[in-house]
Parts: sequence; structure tokens; C-alpha cells
Amino acid sequence: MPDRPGLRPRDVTPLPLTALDATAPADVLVTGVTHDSRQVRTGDLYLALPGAVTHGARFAAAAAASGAVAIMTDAAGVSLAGDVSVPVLELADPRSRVGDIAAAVYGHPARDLLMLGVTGTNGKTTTTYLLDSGLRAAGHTTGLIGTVETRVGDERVASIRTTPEATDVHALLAVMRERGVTACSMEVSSHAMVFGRVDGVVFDVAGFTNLTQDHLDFHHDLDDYFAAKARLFTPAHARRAVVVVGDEYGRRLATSTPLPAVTIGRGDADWRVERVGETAYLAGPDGAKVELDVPIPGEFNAANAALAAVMLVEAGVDVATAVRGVAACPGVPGRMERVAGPGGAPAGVVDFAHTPDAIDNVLRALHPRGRLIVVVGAGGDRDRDKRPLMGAAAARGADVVVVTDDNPRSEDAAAIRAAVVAGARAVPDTERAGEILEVGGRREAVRAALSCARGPGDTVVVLGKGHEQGQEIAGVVHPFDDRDVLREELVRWSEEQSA
Ligand SMILES: CC(=O)N[C@H]1[C@@H](OP(=O)(O)OP(=O)(O)OC[C@H]2O[C@@H](n3ccc(=O)[nH]c3=O)[C@H](O)[C@@H]2O)O[C@H](CO)[C@@H](O)[C@@H]1O[C@H](C)C(=O)N[C@@H](C)C(=O)N[C@H](CCC(=O)O)C(=O)O
Ligand SMILES: Nc1ncnc2c1ncn2[C@@H]1O[C@H](COP(=O)(O)OP(=O)(O)OP(=O)(O)O)[C@@H](O)[C@H]1O
Ligand SMILES: N[C@H](CCC[C@H](N)C(=O)O)C(=O)O
Ligand SMILES: [Mg+2]
Repeated sequence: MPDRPGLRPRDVTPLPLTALDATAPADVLVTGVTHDSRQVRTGDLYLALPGAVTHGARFAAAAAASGAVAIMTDAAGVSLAGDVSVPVLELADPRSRVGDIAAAVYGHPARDLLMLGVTGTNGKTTTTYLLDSGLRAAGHTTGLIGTVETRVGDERVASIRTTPEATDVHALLAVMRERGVTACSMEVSSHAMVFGRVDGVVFDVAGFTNLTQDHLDFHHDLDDYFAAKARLFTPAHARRAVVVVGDEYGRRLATSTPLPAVTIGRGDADWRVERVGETAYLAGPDGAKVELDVPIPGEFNAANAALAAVMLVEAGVDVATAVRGVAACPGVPGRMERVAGPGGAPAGVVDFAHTPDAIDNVLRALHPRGRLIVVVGAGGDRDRDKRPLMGAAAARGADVVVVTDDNPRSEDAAAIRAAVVAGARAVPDTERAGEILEVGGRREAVRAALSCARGPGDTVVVLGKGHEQGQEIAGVVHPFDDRDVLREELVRWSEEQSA
């Protein structure tokens, strides 16, 4: 699948290729750049990158046929490209140059925007939405780049990944600039750091949410995963840091970053989140307290809201406007999203928790009068080690666990379920309340979960897919939206009760 969001700036000043490589022919001008042959437009520079699956240079001829005016690649790529009709230039390590090249082609758009970047295992999407709301309150026209969507002012484009490739990042920022956007909040995944997807962007403020287990298919271990994220907090990528010191990695980052850093925590931190009864307060370094009205349920969202507010303050927004703007956020699609059924039906919630820590946090945040019933599964072609831990977190936190399929991708769905079930069953009886069921087929699992519910005092929470619109099974994405399915099944549940 081609992986660019597809937005390109209209007015790009043609850049002589010699500005990027002194050995280039003098007459070549570029007006765009892409790393994907399928997205080449007339006037583009095609960056043919080596990859884990293939080498971009295999598509050099196709890129030239689509209008690329030059190709840059590594030594292996030069041989692979063979005879093409446009100049092929060699770079030692083209991936390490993508960000700087794209920034130059599109006229360094990041320099003209207030850039706020968020990294961490959980809470990036949520924090960027809260930031977006705060930036609007402060009078900005905003852009947003992340897992759910890319927004340019009021235009929205669905996202393919959390952080686009660097060519797309700079193109999107250039589109934002030409449409009058003044500030952009953006998620930065650990994959993004490894692949240089935010190279050429220096964030005005970078924020860290937390670091817990995920992505150990890609990173060797948690320390390696941390090291990838920590690179965001260096002068090449950011000017100032705001760090939630809720876990060991946050504390490590706060002391190791060379950037000016402020911390957020409960006790010994620059900004503290304090609770008096139901009300949360944000207490600043000067001792002053402001009420932190958290617009999304869950204790963990108080940490996200505090991070957003303090990042805004570090970006120059006054604290009163920051907390008011954050509080005005209407919510985040698929995060702690309530799904209402007919009167008398159980409460329904959809959430994107797909790590052990997120599952633990979400289940803690839900306090039904009756039973808590969770539908959970793990994605294929992703971290295998987290699967039993996800099962265990579900078994500890809910009265009934229905283990089902997430996105199996290329893997055997039953084998993934078995790993989750094994983790759930390994929790000692003294630490878990109830039943563990296994139901392959996600709709059937939601139905099975509802059949365990007795009425409006019970809550059924469907985890892992949040805003996702499809379920990927063996290379095919089948339309599937947890919120629609839960809503439909709540109606069915009610009809069956009254039958
Ligand atoms: C592990 C990973 O992130 N891999 C990324 C990496 O792939 P790769 O180096 O293996 O590339 P490849 O498929 O061998 O292709 C080599 C080159 O040929 C190009 N190509 C390929 C085919 C073609 O027809 N034409 C063409 O030009 C490709 O664009 C690529 O530049 O570079 C490619 C583009 O250059 C990315 O598409 C690809 O993302 C894959 C699809 C992916 O799924 N990534 C996920 C895991 C990801 O990035 N997730 C993060 C984390 C999400 C989170 O927060 O949890 C994210 O930011 O979304
Ligand atoms: N601060 C937090 N601490 C722990 N869990 C959280 C936190 N914020 C959100 N979560 C949980 O993690 C899930 C994902 O949240 P969100 O989408 O904001 O994170 P993300 O970092 O963008 O994830 P991804 O990397 O998959 O895009 C939420 O649905 C919720 O269950
Ligand atoms: N950005 C995350 C999302 C995971 C969502 C879950 N539904 C899954 O498929 O594992 C990833 O690509 O790892
Ligand atoms: Mg996200």
C-alpha cells in the first residue's frame, strides 16, 4: 500500500538539484520529493531507499516514467536502478538525508510553525488532541499529525501510520503553512525516530508521556526502545522538554536530556497534579494552583491533560488559557468513547488500549455498579511478548474477559488468542475475579460479552482498535468499527431481553 497521506503544497519554489548535491547537473530543478515510486508527481526528486522488504531503486524506471526529474539512492541502488532516463545520484546513506532534503525542497516549513511533538508508549494521540484544543483557545489556526488523522485547519485526512515518512511530514507542514496554520501538534513514534521521519523538524516543545512494554518486535529491549524515544529530546530535534515522571524512564529522561526540561509528577516535580476529592489541580513551580478540568475519563488522562497544559505554557501560552483550552477538548475518537445503547442496556465503552499498561489503566478507570466485562485481543505481526501480559492485565482488572481477534495480519488468529488466554489464565485465582472466554470473530465476541451482562449497572468495554475502521486479516482489510458493532449489538441485546 502506498503510504503517503497525499497532500502536497501548491506553490513550491523550484529548487536547483545542485543545492542538494553539488555534483548534480546544473539544469535540474525539483518541485517535490517522495520516497515512494507510486506517489511520484511531475518535477519530483525520487529518493530510492533500501528497505527490509525491497529496495526503492527497483522502482527507479517507474518513478522516472511518472515524472521524477532525478533519483537519489545508495551505491547498491545505483546498480539496481540500471539505465534510466533521468540523472541517478549516489548518496552514502540516503535515509539519513531524507528529512533535510525534504525540508529544503519545501522551504523549511517547520521553521514557520509553532511545533509541538509528543512521544511515549501510550497517550500520544490523546495529548495531541488536548494540545490542539489548547492551541485553538490561544488563538492559533492548528494542524495535527497522528494515528487517527492528519488535520490541516478544518480539512481531515485519515492517517495510515502514526508518524508519516519525512518526505510527507515536510509536505504536510508546507500545506499547513500555505493554508494559514500557525501551530502543529504531532505524534512522534519510536519507529519515526529510528527511520528519521522527523529529521529536519526542530520542535519548539517536545513532550514525553510514559514508556512501558510495546514494540519489542522492532526494538531489542525496553532500553533500546527508550533510546529511540530519547533522541527526540536532543537539540537536533527539540528546543525544550516536558517530561511526565510517572515511571522510571520518564525520570531517566528528565535527568539525561541536554534540553531545558520541566517535569510533571505527583511529588518531587516542577508541576504537580494534585487531587482534592474529585477535583484535580495543577500546581506550578511558583506554588500557584489552577483547576485541571480533565475532559476525558480516567486517572491517566489527568497526566495527559497536565502534559498538554504544561507544553502549552512552555510554548508561551498563559496557564489559565492553557487549562481552559485543554478542558474544552471534545474527546478523542475511540479513546474512552462511550457507546450508548437503548434504555436499560449495559454501558458500552470503546478504547484503543493495546498494551498491558493501557489495559490496566483503562480497567481501573471504569467503575461499574455491576460487572466489568472486557473484550480484548492482540495484533499480529507486532510484539509477541506483550500478548500474555495483556491477557493478565485484563484478567486482573475485569470480572469477565472475552479474548478475541484484533488485527491478525499475517499470523494465525487462534495462536494469538491462545497466547492472550494463557496470560489471563496464569493470573492466580486470588488476583482475578472471574471468567475467561475465548471467542474468535470480533462481533461474536462482543455479542458473547453482552450475553454476560445483566443490565445497565454492567459495563462492556471493547479494547484495542478504538478509532480503527477495519480489521486486517491475511492482507485484506475488512470494514469493522468497534463503535458501530457495539452499538448494533447493544440494540440486539435489548431486543432479545424484551422478546
Ligand atoms: C518497520 C517499518 O516501519 N518499516 C517502514 C520502512 O519499510 P522498509 O524500510 O522495510 O521499506 P520496504 O518496504 O523494504 O521498501 C523500500 C523502499 O521502497 C519503496 N517502494 C516500495 C514499493 C514500491 O512499489 N515503491 C517504492 O517506492 C518504499 O517506499 C521504501 O522507501 O519504510 C517504509 C517507507 O519508506 C515504511 O512504509 C515502512 O513502514 C511499515 C509499512 C510499517 O508498518 N510501519 C509501522 C510498524 C510503523 O511505522 N508504526 C509506527 C508506530 C505506531 C505506534 O505508535 O504504535 C508508526 O509511526 O505508525
Ligand atoms: N498516559 C497514559 N498512560 C497509560 N495509558 C494511557 C495513557 N493515555 C492513554 N492511555 C491508554 O492508551 C491507549 C492509547 O492512547 P493514545 O491513542 O492516546 O496513545 P498513543 O501513544 O497515541 O498510541 P499509539 O502509539 O498506538 O498511537 C488509550 O486508549 C488508553 O487506553
Ligand atoms: N500503532 C499501533 C496500533 C496497534 C493497534 C492494534 N489494533 C493492533 O493492531 O495491534 C501499532 O501499529 O502497533
Ligand atoms: Mg497514537
